[in-house]
Amino acid sequence: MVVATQVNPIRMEKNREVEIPVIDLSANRSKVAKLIVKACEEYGFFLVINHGVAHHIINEMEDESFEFFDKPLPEKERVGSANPFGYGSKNIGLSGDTGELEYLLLQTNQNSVANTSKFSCAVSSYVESVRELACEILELIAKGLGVPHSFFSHLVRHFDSDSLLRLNHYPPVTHCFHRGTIGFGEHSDPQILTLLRSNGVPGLQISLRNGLWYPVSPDPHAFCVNIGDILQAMTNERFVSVRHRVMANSSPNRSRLSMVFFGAPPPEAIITCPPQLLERNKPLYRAFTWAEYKLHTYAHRLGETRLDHFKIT
Ligand SMILES: C=C1C[C@]23C[C@@]1(O)CC[C@H]2[C@@]12CC[C@H](O)[C@@](C)(C(=O)O1)[C@H]2[C@@H]3C(=O)O
Ligand SMILES: O=C(O)CCC(=O)C(=O)O
Ligand SMILES: [Fe+2]
Repeated sequence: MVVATQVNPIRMEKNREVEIPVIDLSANRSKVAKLIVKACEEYGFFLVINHGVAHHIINEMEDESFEFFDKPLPEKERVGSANPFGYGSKNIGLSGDTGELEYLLLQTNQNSVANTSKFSCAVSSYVESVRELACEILELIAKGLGVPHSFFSHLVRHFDSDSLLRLNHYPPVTHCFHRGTIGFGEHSDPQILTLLRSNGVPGLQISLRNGLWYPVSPDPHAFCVNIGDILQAMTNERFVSVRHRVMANSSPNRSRLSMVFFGAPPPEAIITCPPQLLERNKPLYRAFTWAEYKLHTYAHRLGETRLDHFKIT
């Protein structure tokens, strides 16, 4: 006998004064699509649970990441220093930004099949599963917005998709720590959609339209989803890429680890808004390629509002 269980697809997570939507992806697709679109319009940020990424894939990626960051510095530096890909410590990007973290930034289309190390196997499985989740969310967004099913997702599924994986390690900052020390400075993500999974150590904060910062409670069973600049442009600002930051880790003895997938288009993809989203509104951005946007991004500081450069004035 099959017993139908009532699934409530949304609960609200109380974070100080703001309730961040937590969306259950196992619930009815049409309902979920509407809830996701609402969350994207109101916050540009939400959490997903029952996301279908296998626990063992997440756990293996987490174990391999800790194993990597536990290595002596010269060994970590052997992978190549972040330029922008590779291992980085304290320096973020190429324009002088700094933070209280070390990280590994990886291109997802460069993970050679020939490399069969435990680490690269964990990366391949993780990236494959999380890319699938990102595409499923983008297809739900397309459904909720009434645009063709694969309008956004085909860019991230594309063979030449420029998606990235970033592993961020925030060791406890105990000496000279004061409230307000930054782990990773304020910014929006340039890509289409970001999926972030962290261990149980807090630090992530989002900035909402009122300009205040709200902490996001860490939930190792959920993925944080945030809208990137490209989706802001492709929705003609119906969605806004959420600004976020990470406070330095003040826990006495636990590191924060975040594993962040940035779903991006192929370099030559042309970024425009679909006609269904324009109706009587004028397009706010000129058409541009992801390659153009990336070049502009990397020439600027972390906290800059890079999309302004592509606005039609
Ligand atoms: C200072 C910078 C680091 C960054 C490239 C940039 O010039 C501006 C955007 C930064 C950012 C933020 C989101 C991601 O973590 C990231 C990988 C990205 O695509 O844009 C980083 C870049 C980086 O660390 O290389
Ligand atoms: O580490 C985190 O929690 C967020 C990091 C982040 O925003 C990024 O890597 O772009
Ligand atoms: Fe980010």
